[in-house]
Amino acid sequence: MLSAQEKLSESETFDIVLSDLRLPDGDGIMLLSWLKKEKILIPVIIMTGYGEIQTAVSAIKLGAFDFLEKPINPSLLTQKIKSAFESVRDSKNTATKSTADTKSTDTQAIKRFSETGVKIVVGRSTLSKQMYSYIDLVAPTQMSVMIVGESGTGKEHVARMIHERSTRANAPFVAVDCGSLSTELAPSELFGHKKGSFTSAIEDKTGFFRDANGGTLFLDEVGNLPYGVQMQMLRSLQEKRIRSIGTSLDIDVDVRIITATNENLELAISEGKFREDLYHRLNEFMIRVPSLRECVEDIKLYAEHFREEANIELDKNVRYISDDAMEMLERYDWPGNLRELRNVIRRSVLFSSNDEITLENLPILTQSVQEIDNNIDIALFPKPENEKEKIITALKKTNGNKSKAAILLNIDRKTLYNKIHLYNIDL
Ligand SMILES: Nc1ncnc2c1ncn2[C@@H]1O[C@H](COP(=O)(O)OP(=O)(O)OP(=O)(O)O)[C@@H](O)[C@H]1O
Repeated sequence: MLSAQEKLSESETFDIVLSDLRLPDGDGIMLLSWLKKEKILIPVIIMTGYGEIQTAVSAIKLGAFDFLEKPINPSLLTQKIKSAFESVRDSKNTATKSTADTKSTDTQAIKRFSETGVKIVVGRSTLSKQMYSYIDLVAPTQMSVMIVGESGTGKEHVARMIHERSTRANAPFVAVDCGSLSTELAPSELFGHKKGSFTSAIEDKTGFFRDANGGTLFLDEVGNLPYGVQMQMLRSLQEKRIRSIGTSLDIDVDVRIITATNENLELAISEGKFREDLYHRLNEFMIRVPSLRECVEDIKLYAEHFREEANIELDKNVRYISDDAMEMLERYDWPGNLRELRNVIRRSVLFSSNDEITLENLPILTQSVQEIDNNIDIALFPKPENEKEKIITALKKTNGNKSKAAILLNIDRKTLYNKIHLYNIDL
């Protein structure tokens, strides 16, 4: 029997290579290197066994189109072959478009700038490293990724990272909070509308799908996607076409979908709130973002990063976190994960009177809520009571400085803006 290399060297042409990772006379990685050396441009799908994730990462870096875990699911295989052919066709059509190189894996680097200019921390704990290896593995593919994890773990960051390390990095990343889509307006927000197609359609709207064309559409809190729009979403993803409201023409769109959720979508499916077919379409690859309490080794890294960030934002110069304060940070449970850690550090930077964060600056972690000095007990988290009054008090205490007021309230500045708007608070 001829080896794969021998077959591929013959004059016969092939449209696709499906290769096992382990071959009788070598492995899929050797085959990929050989194809690259010989400049044979055929899409390759590598089939891997359970737990061969690192090798699959190498395969993707060497230019494999995709990988598939064994046992092989025939419908998934058909779908991947179809995508491979479509991608060959697209690259022929846009021969001038650069096929961006996959960026190098560097899970050792402590910080790097994302393309949005925001500094991010790359955790070093075992679970974090595993998550980054999955990100590197899936980013260069066209797979739909579902990011799951508790609230505040950094799911949106992960979504941006996937986009930035994909071949779509130079195209738009459009983030949509599905919780803010109303049943009535969701179709128009997502797929656009033509001026005059309904009363409030005062001008043409492109919609998020077209805004993200060529790039990534990130659907945050996807469990909140109104049921009425789920079928339309599934059809658009399958057919790669959308139809704006008030038009009769389908438009081709090329978007990669990344979703995030902190709820159990299987439960939502069993309760009839989420379509199972859409769930499978969105969940071609799942990434779980670990909670902070599972990554205690990373807490120091994040705490120091948030301290530096707060110094810049609040014009302070807090240079250290004392050993006992750090110990307390590492012992705490962090139900609100990174978002809560960030808020706690920003508060302690604000309240610190010298250049060090000490245990006394961490009242929220060291005392019961009742014991906390009344002056600063206006945090909305974890007790979201009397919100409006607390917001007004915080704004008065900080002379209207919203950054500082948000810290007193223990919420994000964006959340504060939303609440000021919600309660119609005059500034
Ligand atoms: N790797 C990181 N480096 C630095 N800051 C981070 C990182 N990941 C997340 N953060 C910060 O933690 C906070 C929470 O992150 P993010 O909003 O991405 O979480 P989330 O899981 O999407 O939250 P939710 O479930 O509420 O939507 C944000 O302030 C973000 O800036």
